Amino acid sequence: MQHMATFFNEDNSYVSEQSRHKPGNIVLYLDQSARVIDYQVDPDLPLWLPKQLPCPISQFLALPSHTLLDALSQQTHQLIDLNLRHRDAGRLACRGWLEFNGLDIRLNLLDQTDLRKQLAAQETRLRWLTQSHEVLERLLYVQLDQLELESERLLAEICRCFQLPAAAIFMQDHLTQKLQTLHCVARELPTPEWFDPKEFLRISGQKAGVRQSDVCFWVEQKHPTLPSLYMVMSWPSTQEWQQTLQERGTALMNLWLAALQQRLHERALQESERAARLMRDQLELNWCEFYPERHLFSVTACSDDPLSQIENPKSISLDAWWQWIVPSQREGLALHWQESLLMQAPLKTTLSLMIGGQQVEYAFTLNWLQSPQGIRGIGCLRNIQQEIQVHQEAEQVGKRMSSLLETTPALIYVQSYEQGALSLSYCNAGSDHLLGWSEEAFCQQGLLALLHPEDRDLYAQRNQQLFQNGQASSQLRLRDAEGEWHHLLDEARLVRDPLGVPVEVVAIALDVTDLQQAQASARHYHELSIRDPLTGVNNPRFLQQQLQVELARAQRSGEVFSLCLLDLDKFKSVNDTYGHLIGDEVLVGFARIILESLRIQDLAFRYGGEEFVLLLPNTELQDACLVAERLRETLEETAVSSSLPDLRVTVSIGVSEFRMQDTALTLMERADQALYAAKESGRNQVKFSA
Ligand SMILES: Nc1nc2c(ncn2[C@@H]2O[C@H](COP(=O)(O)OP(=O)(O)OP(=O)(O)O)[C@@H](O)[C@H]2O)c(=O)[nH]1
Repeated sequence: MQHMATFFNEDNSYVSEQSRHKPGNIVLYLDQSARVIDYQVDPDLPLWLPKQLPCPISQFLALPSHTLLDALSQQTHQLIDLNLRHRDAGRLACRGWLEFNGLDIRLNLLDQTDLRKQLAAQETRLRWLTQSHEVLERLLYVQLDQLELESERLLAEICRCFQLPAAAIFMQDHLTQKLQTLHCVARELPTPEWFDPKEFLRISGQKAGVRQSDVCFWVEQKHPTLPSLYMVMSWPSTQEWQQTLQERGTALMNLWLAALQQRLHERALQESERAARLMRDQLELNWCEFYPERHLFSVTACSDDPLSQIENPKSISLDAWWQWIVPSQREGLALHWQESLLMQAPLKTTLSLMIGGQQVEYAFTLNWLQSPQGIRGIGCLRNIQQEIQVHQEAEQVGKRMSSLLETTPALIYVQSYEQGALSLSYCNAGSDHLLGWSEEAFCQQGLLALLHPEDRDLYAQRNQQLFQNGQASSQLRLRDAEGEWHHLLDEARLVRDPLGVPVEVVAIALDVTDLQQAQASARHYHELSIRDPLTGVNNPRFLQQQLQVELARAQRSGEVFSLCLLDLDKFKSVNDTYGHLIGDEVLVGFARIILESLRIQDLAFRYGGEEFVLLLPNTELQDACLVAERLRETLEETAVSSSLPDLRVTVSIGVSEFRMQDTALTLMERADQALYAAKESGRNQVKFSA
């Protein structure tokens, strides 16, 4: 019998003659009646073999094969799947090639029983995976944000339940497309920062006995906001895996859900605790709870409060809490406390606590609540340390201010501004010191009633200025309790509220009556010292002063000025004819004419007897002569004595103009020379010194 030299490998490729005896190979030789006339079989295969040959092919088969019968009758080469009889009533799943060569028929087969089993297992596994995928996907979608919290426990549980070597959850970054390990639980496996699925399987395979062909389970989660999430689980293929999954899968999912819910609950609690802390901190409040039955007092302090320094403030005994209170307050507080607890009435008090060696003040309130756990006090410890300090400082400032207000020699008053009108609302003792009015009497009467009638306009101006500029200075006269007028120097400020609306006027007034009088008498004495008592024009002493001033100014600025020397003509005869009194009247009348005819900057002096001097600043000789001439003419035509209206007098005038090298004397001398010339020339005329 000739044996053909072609055999198959398990992937149906031909193999060489030499390798035909490889494990699992079966070769059956048939005749035209489909009887097996010979065979070659791997001795390790548990194949049923006939005792006598030839025997019908049907005896080799565990199940009838129509394909084989058709192929034999039609004599067609083809690939055939057959179930051969197992030695122990089972069957061997074989795949092989049917070949016809003349009268020889050969069937080359390969036992694929294990491979088939594997394929079937894979199919079932994949079916389950599809279902699990859906379950997990739903679960992951709902709880995606919570996944991280529980994933480690979940993965550990997955590994335990399914006896897996490794399980991991990954997230895919949309930008880099890389997978980032969220969590990886695997026996002794490193957790790579970035995950390469193949690498993961390779490593996990090495470390935990997973083969590349093992099932790898992916759950891809497309979340609208988060990056894609993957879950990969791998496990060795075992006979029991499906059963294990079915039994434990649901329980596992429930477990995970429950864990997540628990976690959610805890997180909600944490969140509310955080929110409460935030609120406490913002309100700067410390909360406390008191459990009388458990003899417990707990404090939850805001972050900045000294109370937060106390270690473990959540669980202190009432006795420990009591030690914080300064000893002097304990007895009183204990009484209050008991009473409040008995009556279940709120307790409100201030407390001084010793914290870190320092005394800190608190406003303390405690309210009582009935709860299923018994009665409970809920309270608040508000730190009032700063408030007390501010209060104390304000009190001190207040004391200082009021003592200042009482002792100051000034009148300080406040006018409220309401409905467009100012009314006195406060004054200090200055009303009494300065004006003899009691504070009440002063405020009742008001400023306007006490104001000097002539100062009403000034007061209106002061108010106008106040509302325009926010401040005003004025000098007003106010009537005192005895009817005397006092000059008050008044400095007022307008006070506006934060919106800019005027609220009140605060003013301080000093009595300057004495100063006024002193100024008036000083003015009077000054007048006396520079005036000629008869005529009212300036005296010779003032002439000497002013001449020096003018000379200095002219020499400094180069600006000229002129001087006129006036002498009444034949005044002696006036005296002699009408008497000295008429002579005086003439002098007074002449002085009046001079004053009326001069400019504001010109100065007139009585130089002696019937002689007068005019000092004309910024006036050249020519203009000075015109002034003198006009004066001369006016005098000639004007009655100078009221007693003798027809009496006329004349005047001779000498004029000189400033020269750079002049002294008072030289200037006067030149004017005198000119006057002399005027007299000499017949009087009643003006002459100047060239
Ligand atoms: N009534 C009065 N006469 C005075 C005053 N001071 C001086 N006299 C007089 O004025 C006169 C000046 O006269 P005289 O100096 O001689 O010059 P006159 O008579 O004016 O003649 P001429 O200057 O040359 O025009 C004297 O009789 C003085 O007594 C005064 O204050 N009052």
